[in-house]
Amino acid sequence: MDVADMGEDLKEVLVTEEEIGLRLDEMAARIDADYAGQDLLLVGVLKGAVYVMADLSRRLHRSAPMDWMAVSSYGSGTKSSGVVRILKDLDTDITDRHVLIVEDIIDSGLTLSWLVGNLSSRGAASVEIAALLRKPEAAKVEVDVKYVGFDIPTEFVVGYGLDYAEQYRNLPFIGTLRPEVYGG
Ligand SMILES: O=P(O)(O)OC[C@H]1O[C@H](OP(=O)(O)OP(=O)(O)O)[C@H](O)[C@@H]1O
Ligand code: HPA
Ligand SMILES: [Mg+2]
Repeated sequence: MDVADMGEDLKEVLVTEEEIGLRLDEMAARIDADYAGQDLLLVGVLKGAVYVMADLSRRLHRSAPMDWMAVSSYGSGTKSSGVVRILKDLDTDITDRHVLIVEDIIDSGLTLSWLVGNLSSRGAASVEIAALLRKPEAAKVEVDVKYVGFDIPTEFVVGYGLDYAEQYRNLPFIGTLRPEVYGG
């Protein structure tokens, strides 16, 4: 896809690159304070969380190992199937570890509610969530999120890791697509 096409497909920018950076500064400062003196393992959820993980983790004033899981509930569409599949599991044993799941978005909440249950059942000392975006009105299950970047409306968003059919992840901001793009 051409960069020009990417621009033409956009409806509006919801969160700018600068706003994301400032918010991540605040979230990182809180994480630093909350986990001071504790072991901390960051668990990123592929693929959407790669940008949040990279930009949040390098704002921490401590060393924090990271591991990754890949789960998929969306496939190539704009609706969660509700069925979460593990595509790649952790490399790390998380028994007695303080785990912070790093995510791009909580939409229906189905992915994270399943993931928190899955990781807790492995004997982690604690399991918390840091998510850049949350759609409060789209929640199908309540998820207890310790660190949230922005609450956004119930609209399909792309950019900063978020895709539509694998496109647009590399936009540096969060935007919405024109309905024609996904046949809406
Ligand atoms: O709250 P939910 O409704 O469950 O939606 C949130 C999840 O959906 C997206 O992942 P996706 O399955 O699209 O995989 P991806 O990160 O590889 O795009 C997103 O990255 C979250 O993991
Ligand atoms: O709004 C969204 N955009 C992209 N991927 C997603 N996965 C859940 N919600 C979204
Ligand atoms: Mg996706």
